[in-house]
Amino acid sequence: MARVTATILDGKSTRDAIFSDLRTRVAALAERGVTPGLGTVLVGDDPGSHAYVRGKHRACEKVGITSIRRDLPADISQADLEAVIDELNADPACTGYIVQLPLPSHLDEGAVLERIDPAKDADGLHPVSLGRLVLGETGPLPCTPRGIVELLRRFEVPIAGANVTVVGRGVTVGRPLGLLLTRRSENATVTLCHTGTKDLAAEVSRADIVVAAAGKVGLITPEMVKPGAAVLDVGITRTEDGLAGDVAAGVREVAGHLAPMPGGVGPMTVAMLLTNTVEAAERSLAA
Ligand SMILES: Nc1nc2c(c(=O)[nH]1)N[C@@H](CN(C=O)c1ccc(C(=O)N[C@@H](CCC(=O)O)C(=O)O)cc1)CN2
Repeated sequence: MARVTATILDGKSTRDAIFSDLRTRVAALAERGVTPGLGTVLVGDDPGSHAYVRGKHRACEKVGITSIRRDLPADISQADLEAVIDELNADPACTGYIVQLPLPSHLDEGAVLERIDPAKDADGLHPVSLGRLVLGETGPLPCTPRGIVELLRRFEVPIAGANVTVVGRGVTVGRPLGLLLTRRSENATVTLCHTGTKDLAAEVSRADIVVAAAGKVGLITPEMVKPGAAVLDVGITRTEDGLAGDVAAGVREVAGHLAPMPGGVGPMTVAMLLTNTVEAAERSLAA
């Protein structure tokens, strides 16, 4: 008998469809004299961070967004980095920007994020943006959580009423995803697991949707997953054998839907960054 495998939540084709829509919106903005400009601030030589930033600039080119790049040395001081942030805050060509994370450990990440002008926060990670998310107000949403919700919606995976187990409480994925999924518009019930969770397998096994964002290779095994559940792999670990996700290979045979790594949630992160950038420009016109 043929084995049944999960429907793939294809982030690449979904990203391409979103880019196509954004191209039209950017052209409409241009007709009204507005050109969105996305800036990136990259500190140090981490090859992964460099690759992500390159990907963001390539994406801007595809969609027609102007991009601005600030690559800075790994040993930059907090004061010099904050001076670059102040420059971007003042630059009218830069309508939104991001600081690529993680920053080298000698830098105060929280202070850097807080210094970004909230009106230019393309990543939705400024405390004001996160506060708006808590309050249910309009504003930029963190890109990976927004990409996860968008991917589920486009593949018609039911979210309302679903039990969602999120594994990982990081500030870019797990925590804001919990807030996003519990808004009235999503209406999911969320369990947020972390290193203090007593019985991870039990929390995963009762979930209709599992989001693995712990950065631990193969953490989610087939035995843990409820047959037919949607599983989204957000973990990326660089190993000697290449990139590895948090979800073990055999999960594909148990899950109903799978967002694999690579090719699932990652491409959606960039699509949502550009969406945030275009939406901010549209909001500025409306205002
Ligand atoms: N300021 C931010 N920093 C970081 C974020 C973020 O949203 N804002 N998220 C991640 C990195 N990231 C974007 O910045 C990102 C991660 C992964 C992907 C991606 O497309 N991954 C590929 C596979 C990985 C690869 O090929 O190297 C995939 O899943 O198919 C894009 C963006 C941390 N930092």
